Amino acid sequence: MRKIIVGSRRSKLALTQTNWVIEQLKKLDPRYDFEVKEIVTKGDKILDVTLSKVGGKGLFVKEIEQAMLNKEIDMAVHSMKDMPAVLPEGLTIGCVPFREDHRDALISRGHVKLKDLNSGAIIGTSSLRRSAQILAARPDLEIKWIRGNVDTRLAKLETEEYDAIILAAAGLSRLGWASDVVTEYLDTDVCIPAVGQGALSIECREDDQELLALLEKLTDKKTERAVRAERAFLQKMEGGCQVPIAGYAYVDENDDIVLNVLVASPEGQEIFKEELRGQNPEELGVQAANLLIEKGAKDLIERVKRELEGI
Ligand SMILES: NCc1[nH]cc(CCC(=O)O)c1CC(=O)O
Repeated sequence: MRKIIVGSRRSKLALTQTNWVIEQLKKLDPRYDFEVKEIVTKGDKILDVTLSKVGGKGLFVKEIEQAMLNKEIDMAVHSMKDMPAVLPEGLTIGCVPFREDHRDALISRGHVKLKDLNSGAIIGTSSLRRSAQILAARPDLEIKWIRGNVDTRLAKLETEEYDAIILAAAGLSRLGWASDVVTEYLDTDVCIPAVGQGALSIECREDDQELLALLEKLTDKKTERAVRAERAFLQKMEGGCQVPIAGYAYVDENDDIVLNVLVASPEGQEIFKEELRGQNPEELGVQAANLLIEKGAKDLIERVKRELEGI
C-alpha cells in the first residue's frame, strides 16, 4: 500500500481543505494511506505588507512546489486562486474538485449591508480587485488594508476600527463559519471574484501516473472547464497582482462556458467588464483578454505599472 505525502500550509483553512481532500480520496479508493506534512510559506511569514508589493500569489505555493519537486511530498491542495497562471516544469494540476461558493462575502458590524453602510465606513481588504469594485459601487466608503488568515481578519473586525471586511465565501464555508458571520453575499454584478476563487487545485508531479489516476476520480469536469477558461484569461492578461483583475466562469445547462471578466483602475473609476460564452476554455479565456485589451485595458495596466514603478 502506497503512502501519499501531502504538503499543506499550516493555516486552519489550508489544513481543513487538505484533510477534506484526503477524506474524499480515501472514500474513492481505500487502498491508499496519507500523511500530512506542514510547510510554512513566505506568504505566511510576511503579514505586514500588501501581497502585491512582495511578489504576489506565488508566495503561498513556491516552497510547497519545491518540496514536491524534491520528492519530500507527493501532492498539495491549494486554493486555486493562490496559484500562479503558469506552473513550474514537472508539476501539474492533477485534480480540480467541485467548486465551493465562488462569491465574495461582506461581513459587517451590526450586519449592515453594502448599500446601507454609512458614508465613510471603513472596509478592510488587502485585495485591489475587491477594493476597486467596492469603490465603484460605493465611492464614499474607505478602504483600509488588512492582512492575515481568515480567523485573524475576523478577529480584527472585532478589535480594530473596521466597519466591515470582505472575505471569500468559500473559505468561510469550508471552516463552517459562513452562516454565523456573513452579512451579504456579493453577486458578480457587484464584485466579480478572483480567478479560481472557491475552487481547489490539487498539484502533483506530472510523471506520477498512479497518483494522477487517483486524483482523476475527484475531478469535477464542469469546475475544471470553468477554471481553465478563467486561468487562460489570467495568463493572457498578465496583469500580475498590481492591477485589479477578476474572472469567473461557470458551465450552463447547454454545456456552454459563460465567462465574466474585469480589469479596473485601483480606485475603481475605470472599469472594463465583459461577459462571453463559448465551448473551448482556453480559446474563451484568450478571447476575453483580447476583447478587454482592445477596449483599452492593456493601456490601463501599463499606466498602473508605470505609476507603481514611479516613472
Ligand atoms: N487570499 C487568501 C485566500 N486564498 C483562498 C482563500 C479562500 C477562498 C478560496 O478558496 O477561494 C483566501 C481567503 C479569502 O480571500 O478570503
